[in-house]
Amino acid sequence: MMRSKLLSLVPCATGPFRTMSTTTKLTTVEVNDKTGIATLTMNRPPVNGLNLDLLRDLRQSIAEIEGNKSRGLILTSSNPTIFSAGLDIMEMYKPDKERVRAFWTALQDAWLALYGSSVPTAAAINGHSPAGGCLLATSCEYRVMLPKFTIGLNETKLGIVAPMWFMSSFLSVLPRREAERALNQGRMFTTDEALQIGLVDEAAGTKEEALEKCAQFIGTFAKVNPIARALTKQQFRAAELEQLESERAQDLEKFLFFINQPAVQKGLGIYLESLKKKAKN
Ligand SMILES: CC/C=C\C/C=C\CCCC/C=C/C(=O)SCCNC(=O)CCNC(=O)[C@H](O)C(C)(C)COP(=O)(O)OP(=O)(O)OC[C@H]1O[C@@H](n2cnc3c(N)ncnc32)[C@H](O)[C@@H]1OP(=O)(O)O
Repeated sequence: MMRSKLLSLVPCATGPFRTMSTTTKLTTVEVNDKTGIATLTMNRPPVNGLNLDLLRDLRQSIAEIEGNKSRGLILTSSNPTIFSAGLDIMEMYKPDKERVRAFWTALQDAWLALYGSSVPTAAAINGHSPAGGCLLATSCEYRVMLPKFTIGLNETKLGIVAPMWFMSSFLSVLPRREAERALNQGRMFTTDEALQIGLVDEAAGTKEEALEKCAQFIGTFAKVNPIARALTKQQFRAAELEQLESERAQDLEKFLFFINQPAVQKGLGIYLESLKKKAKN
């Protein structure tokens, strides 16, 4: 994919300064040359639905951030009210055989890249973050969320099942008892509830403040040996990463089998209809 490089002046909490910015249609990477921190912004209107292209783009941007020696990665959204609406249901509803395989593989790749990233990661959750959106946020090491939005793994409410590795990200943030209950209920947490339970680490009043708090978190590693930090993180996350690496073919087949069940297709169709009806009103 062609990626246009440009230098831009952007305002930020500590004043305007130069950032190196790489833009594709679906994500933007901006590296602050003072802090060395990269901000990875999802930009797929209307709701940052995670389709094949956005997932591939995300993975490519994560690789780019690791390759350019950034000091950390902040994941956020260009949409002022939605971090990500999760997986694009259109990829799973009446799917094309080859595309849906590529889609799930791209999701596995994006998760492995983000959860296993060698750089410190934080999510500035500047909008709603259901299901796959919550997966992205909980794959990061730190979360700052804006008020009056919701976050959670709501899969059971859609009649689908979050795979083990979705649960792994959730479990790396929440105690097992809380995670199990929330997943079984398909519970969406408000910002206040998420803060109280520990699903997010901090609340912020504005996106700028959220980005600043994420940068402060990444700054806590300034005096830590980066190789020791990266290896320690990888040791913590190795079991979950290896599990998906070793079972990704079976995971794909399981997904395809599940998603092609008539009852699942019917449920997704009804859910899509309800979303579209709501959007019209
Ligand atoms: C054993 C197990 C083995 C294998 C696994 C098996 C199964 C697979 C599991 C897969 C796990 C799934 C993870 C997911 O992420 S599923 C997606 C879940 N997402 C949601 O439920 C969110 C739905 N959306 C919303 O709640 C709202 O849209 C949102 C995000 C709060 C924003 O609200 P609002 O600003 O009011 O915007 P609208 O609702 O009006 O939406 C605008 C527009 O976008 C369409 N849309 C919204 N979300 C999605 C989506 N996720 N996918 C596709 N399209 C979406 C919506 O229909 C509107 O479209 P329109 O054309 O009418 O403009």
